[in-house]
Amino acid sequence: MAAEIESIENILEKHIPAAELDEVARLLYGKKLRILPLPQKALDDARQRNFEIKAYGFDAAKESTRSARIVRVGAIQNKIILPTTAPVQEQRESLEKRICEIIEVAAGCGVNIICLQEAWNMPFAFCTREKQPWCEFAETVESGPTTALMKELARKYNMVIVSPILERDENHGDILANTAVVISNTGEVIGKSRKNHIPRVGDFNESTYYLEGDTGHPVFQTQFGRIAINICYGRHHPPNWMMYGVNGAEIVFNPSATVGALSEPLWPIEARNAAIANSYFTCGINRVGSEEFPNEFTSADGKPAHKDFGHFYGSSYFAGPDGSRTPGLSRTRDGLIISEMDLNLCRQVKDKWGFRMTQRLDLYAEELAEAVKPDYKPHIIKEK
Ligand SMILES: NC(=O)NCCC(=O)O
Repeated sequence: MAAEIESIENILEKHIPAAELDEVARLLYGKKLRILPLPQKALDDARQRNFEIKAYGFDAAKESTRSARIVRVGAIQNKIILPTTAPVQEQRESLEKRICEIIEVAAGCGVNIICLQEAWNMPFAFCTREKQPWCEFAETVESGPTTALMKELARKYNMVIVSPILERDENHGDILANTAVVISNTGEVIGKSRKNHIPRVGDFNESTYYLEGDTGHPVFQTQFGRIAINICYGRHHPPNWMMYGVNGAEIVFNPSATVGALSEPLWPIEARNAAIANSYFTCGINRVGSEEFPNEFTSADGKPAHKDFGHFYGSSYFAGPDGSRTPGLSRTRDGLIISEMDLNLCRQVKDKWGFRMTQRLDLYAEELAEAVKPDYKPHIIKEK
């Protein structure tokens, strides 16, 4: 098999003449973002711990009546560490150890809010449709071991942590959910947001494990800004993104697990488009590596059964409300991407483009209320 491409940016830098590279980058990525200088210790630690680190600044115009609202936001993408046949607890602990060492570096870079990838403390085993041992990775939001650890880190580093896990809801019949836990920088759980749209595509057989989320589109008011979480497959649904904006989000994370053959052409577009359409910042986060499972499964496409999912292509990135975006992290390596952003940019872009003013929620609400009725007929006007 051919080696995976490291990143599209590396290829552009290698092949586009220097004189044209800036203009190509502007056309592809929008306004040039500031490269954020990071402490030498953070760079050294990242090298020693074998992960990539990149940091950018999204600036806003200076205002005379509001002070700038500068916040540093981070996202982590990572591989699993142990084989999927290792005991559940050992797999989880190995990932916790890895994430602790990356979060420590993020703290050294002054990160205020960090988000991890979807179901970060386990392999993405939902392709197998087998219940054991994967259901054993599930834990309660308030008192599970992962939340306990994240609370400790949040308090220690004065950092808001978004921790997407497989949730076990003991208060509602032990059901499972795909859930992001939002932990305040004080170390307390602020709340949770469940995945609204559950995929039934290719190897993503998640409906075997959990149902569509019932938490709606919550926005969490943190000390550093208003954040929301649109988990993975929800990024294909523009109204899902829209509702976080309606509820006042300033930064929406999209913690994901997705593979190249399925979704890579969509990846750079969706979170970026959502940032533009909703006048907020977005951050797409995808895991890296490939994960092999003990038993074969099929993709229900007539092709032979197989034991692995394919390549999770990483490429985590941030996008701003003005359409600018950062380069992506590597397609193959663990990484930490940091953005310093002035949240005032959200309102400045709303004032400039007026997307929130000109959107027709009333019209959509009225028409959608009709469209969901069983006797609805699509509004098609036929040629006479
Ligand atoms: N994790 C997840 O929802 N993956 C579905 C595939 C995709 O949305 O790219």
